[in-house]
Amino acid sequence: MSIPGIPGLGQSVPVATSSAPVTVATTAIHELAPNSEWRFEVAIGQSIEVRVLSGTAEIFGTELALNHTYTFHGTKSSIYTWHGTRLEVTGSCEEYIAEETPMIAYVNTHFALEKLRQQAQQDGKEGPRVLVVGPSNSGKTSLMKLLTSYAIRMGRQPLVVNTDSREGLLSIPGCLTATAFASIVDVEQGWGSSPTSGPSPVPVKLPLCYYYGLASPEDNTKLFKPVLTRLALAATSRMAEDANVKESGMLIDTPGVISQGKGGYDIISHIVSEFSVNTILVLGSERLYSDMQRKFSTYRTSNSEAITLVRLDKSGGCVDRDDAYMQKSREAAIKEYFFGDVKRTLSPHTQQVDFDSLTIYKIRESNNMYAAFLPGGQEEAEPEAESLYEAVEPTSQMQHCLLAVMYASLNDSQEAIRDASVMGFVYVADVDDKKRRVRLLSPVNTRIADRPLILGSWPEPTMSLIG
Ligand SMILES: Nc1ncnc2c1ncn2[C@@H]1O[C@H](COP(=O)(O)OP(=O)(O)OP(=O)(O)O)[C@@H](O)[C@H]1O
Repeated sequence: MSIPGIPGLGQSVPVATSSAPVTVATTAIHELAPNSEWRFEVAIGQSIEVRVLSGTAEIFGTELALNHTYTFHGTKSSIYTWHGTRLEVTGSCEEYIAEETPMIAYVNTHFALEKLRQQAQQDGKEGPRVLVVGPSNSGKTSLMKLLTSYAIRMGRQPLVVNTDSREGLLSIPGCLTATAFASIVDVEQGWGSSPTSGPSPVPVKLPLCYYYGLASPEDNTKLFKPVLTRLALAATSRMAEDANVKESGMLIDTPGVISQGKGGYDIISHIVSEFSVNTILVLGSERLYSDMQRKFSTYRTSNSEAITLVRLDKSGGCVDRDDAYMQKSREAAIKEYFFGDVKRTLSPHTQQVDFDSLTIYKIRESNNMYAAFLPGGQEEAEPEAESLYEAVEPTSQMQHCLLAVMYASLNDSQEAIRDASVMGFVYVADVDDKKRRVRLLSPVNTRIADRPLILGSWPEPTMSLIG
């Protein structure tokens, strides 16, 4: 089947405000003292070029090459130096230099994980399974990138797991993924590129990808949990296939919303048990740390291991990203999925398909949050076992939506379709109710009528991709 997996949609990191940034134009040279960080914001639609003239510099753990020109589009990021560096920056961005960073604690965390990996190597066991929790915008993903990059620099191949459907990791948002990282993180693209039909300067990574299709785990825990369980199964067998991945262990990113209290903690427990998590890194919240301590102090994994809890400070560089910006960033990711980026242009294909030849399942948005609003917090009576998806015909409301093409067959049960991995996505360009035909955009020319398609509410309908 030729739909490319999930083309590389390294999520560009959006802009937000920071303390008293200064706008830079044209070319500027920055001298950074050892252990300092140059933080910058490039507005969406703009770009800057950065060259390291001397010294050493890294972006979330990935070392930058000397004299190579890096281009950053619409992003918010930072360049850190351990030994001092000279940077040449061309273009317009907001920027400042910070001397206080939590890098020492972060790198110590990396070395502690490295010790566990060495131990795992000696004992022929699994390396650490590390969960990163913390409120939204506390720097979880940035810490994940840093720990991944440092592990790669030591020759490891960590399995990087994303349980946050709001933002994709080498995938369209809405997916939950696990990816073994053997080669460097592409700093210009966020996480890097993944399979497309075009060439890539940085080796492509192949994510294991499952579709949840809603923004928050709490939108439908009855769907989120089994999809997560399926992902954990796939991740565990990926570890078993390869000694290096097994020893390197897992790094698991989470949505900020599950760090906010009761319902979310239940999801944290689910992730901990499904992925046999034995290390939890808590970013930037005393309260969450103490709640996690209470919850997991006596907990033992399936191998009777205790959980190590580590509290880490949030970086002062973290910024809140507003909804409008995040939406633009998702739209850019979707556009890139079909059309590629400045480095690689892709040629998507449009096809007209009859209503009757499509099998579309719409995700039911379970109202399991509803019980919380019943008088006295009483539990809602357990509803009749409700199907996960509702079979639907195309309607004009589906215009500009994405449909996930599942690696399943049309007569599979709904559970089998839910547990199937994602083959790719198609975009609904147009629905003609009268002629009962749909115009679909797909990354390549392929027959999709013999696969079930899933319609979720996440990512939300996007802008028009074709005229
Ligand atoms: N040291 C830093 N300097 C500059 N920007 C940073 C720094 N650390 C993080 N950021 C930026 O702050 C924003 C939030 O960080 P990040 O995405 O890592 O947080 P998160 O906790 O994963 O967020 P979410 O909960 O929304 O997934 C991002 O745009 C990121 O690039």
